[in-house]
Amino acid sequence: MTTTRELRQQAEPITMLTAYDAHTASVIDDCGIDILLVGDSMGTEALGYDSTLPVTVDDVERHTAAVARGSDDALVVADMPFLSVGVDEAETVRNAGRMLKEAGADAVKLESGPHTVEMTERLTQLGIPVMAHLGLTPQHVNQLGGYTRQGTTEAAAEEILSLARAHEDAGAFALVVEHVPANVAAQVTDALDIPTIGIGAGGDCDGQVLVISDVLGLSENAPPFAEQFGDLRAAMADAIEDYKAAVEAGSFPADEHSHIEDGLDDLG
Ligand SMILES: Nc1nc(=O)c2c([nH]1)NC[C@@H]1CN(c3ccc(C(=O)N[C@@H](CCC(=O)O)C(=O)O)cc3)CN21
Ligand SMILES: CC(C)C(=O)C(=O)O
Ligand SMILES: [Mg+2]
Repeated sequence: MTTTRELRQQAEPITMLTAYDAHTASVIDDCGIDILLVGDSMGTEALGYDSTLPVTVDDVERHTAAVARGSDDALVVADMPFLSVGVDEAETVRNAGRMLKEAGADAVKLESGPHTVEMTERLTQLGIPVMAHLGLTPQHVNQLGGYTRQGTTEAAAEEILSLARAHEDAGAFALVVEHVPANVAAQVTDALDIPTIGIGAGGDCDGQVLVISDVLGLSENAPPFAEQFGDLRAAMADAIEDYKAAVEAGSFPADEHSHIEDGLDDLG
């Protein structure tokens, strides 16, 4: 298994993708992706909500356990959902601890801010590795007024840089930087020893992350910074239409899918 320490020493960019279920985790893991993030993006991508806000600790725990069971090598990171951390220290530790103790995660990710510096230090001291997350933090959508680019003024960019340093000092092992100008992400990357993992943050981070349904071409509303590397929606529709047509035409099930038991032809 990849460890959080090995990540820092890797020469090639770090690769990270989200996964919410065991089959997908197993395919991603077999492809040699370094980190599986059980994102709270499961809210929109697996659970049918309009945002990530309704996702619960139980949801993330259950999906993290599925991803951990489905993968062998990748580091599994559980994304702590809205209001599950930062409200109260004991509750934060309990919620984050469940991901490692019950679900088999290797680390947790917290959407970071001034309120998560102490919490990051506490969790790290207790043996729970923390991935920080700055820039666009979608759990703040109600204050941001949309999923807009962050760090676009000097003051905002300085704030991200200073919070990045504070989370590194607090013990975070990596930092996700989301939807910020590439030159801001590059300076954050230069300023830190821990790896940065960008999403919509340009090519100068130490690694990249995307949401798996965007990569596969399964989502209906991928963000502008995502690249659709496949067309899984079309591939799924082809298979499903073929199945429907075969059932309607009577060609499925065929003899090879059926079994006749001798002596059972005169029931009733
Ligand atoms: N499928 C998926 N992919 C993601 O990358 C993702 C999620 N879901 N859910 C959680 C967050 C939300 N993210 C998003 C979602 C939308 C935009 C987006 O469309 N931004 C536009 C419009 C901003 C606005 O005015 O509201 C932009 O130009 O920045 C960006 C990031 C990234 N994360
Ligand atoms: C986009 C990534 C970083 C995330 O937080 C998620 O998928 O929930
Ligand atoms: Mg998330």
